Amino acid sequence: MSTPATRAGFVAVVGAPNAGKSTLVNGLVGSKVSIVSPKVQTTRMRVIGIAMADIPDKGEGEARAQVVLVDTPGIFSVAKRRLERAMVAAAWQGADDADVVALVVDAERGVGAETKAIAERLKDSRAPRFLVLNKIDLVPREKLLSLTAELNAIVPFERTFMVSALKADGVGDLLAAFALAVPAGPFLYPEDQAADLPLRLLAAEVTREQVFLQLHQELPYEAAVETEKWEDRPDGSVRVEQTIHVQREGQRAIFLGKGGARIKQIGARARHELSQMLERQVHLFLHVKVSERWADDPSHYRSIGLDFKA
Ligand SMILES: Nc1nc2c(ncn2[C@@H]2O[C@H](COP(=O)(O)OP(=O)(O)OP(=O)(O)O)[C@@H](O)[C@H]2O)c(=O)[nH]1
Repeated sequence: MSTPATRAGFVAVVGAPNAGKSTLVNGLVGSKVSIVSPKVQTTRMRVIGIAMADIPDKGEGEARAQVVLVDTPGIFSVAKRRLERAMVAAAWQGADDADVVALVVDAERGVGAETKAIAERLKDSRAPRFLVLNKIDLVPREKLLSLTAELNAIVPFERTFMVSALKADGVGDLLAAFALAVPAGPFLYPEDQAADLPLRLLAAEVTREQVFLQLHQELPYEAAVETEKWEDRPDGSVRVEQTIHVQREGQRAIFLGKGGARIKQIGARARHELSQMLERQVHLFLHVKVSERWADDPSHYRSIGLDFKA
């Protein structure tokens, strides 16, 4: 028996805010990876989902594919600081370097200014373009056909998929198509990490959201959250250690609050949120560290999920 062949590659998931990208990524991966929220533009950092798929292969047994999904929030942000500029650039670079670019469109909303702008930008992308019309549970079929024509008139798409990410309708077919579209080759991430990495990023994102909710008047964009340790315990719980990197001692004091009250509250809410998402007990430990140049050092971007290619 021959060893099963493997395929692996990157799929950049782009689309206007609220198109359903996070819901789709979660559906493809089969677990809750990124934060799904009705709020516009909740995710500031890149969230990676890794979907594994089996491909029936004629004659030679099965092939397995690792589809690394790159969510690209930040395409629309106004970038002033270096880290923010890096994020916008990384978002577009994700689209340009990927093996496939999937444009997700909210079929109910149709082609808004943002979707149009992205489609225009995709003219320059060398990667094959897939059009994913999402939320088909909300619209009649004729509308889907005219929408397909409208978008293909802006930029031609190699394939069009009609899905409901929410109802998991058509998501399996889309994953199978991604699996065949990524090149033959070894997996990009070890399978054990494939499971862990998005969770580490998720955990960092949950804490960052709490920081944002509780300190947004004061300094959220100055801080970055990094999950440094992720340890699955035999009793089913998980121990998570995170560092909140701030730039100045004064900011550290704000984070800590009187007698550490603030950081405790951030930690308690993040732990609660994370426990609910993971459906398991979470022990969360937060450290606040002054890392003055942290945000300017690109070698750190990878650890918060910005740089997905080694
Ligand atoms: N009816 C319906 N609603 C959907 C579908 N997919 C996503 N939604 C909803 O659309 C809203 C936005 O979905 P998200 O997955 O957060 O969208 P997003 O593109 O990741 O949004 P940003 O993070 O803001 O860029 C949520 O309320 C989802 O529940 C779908 O197939 N059908």
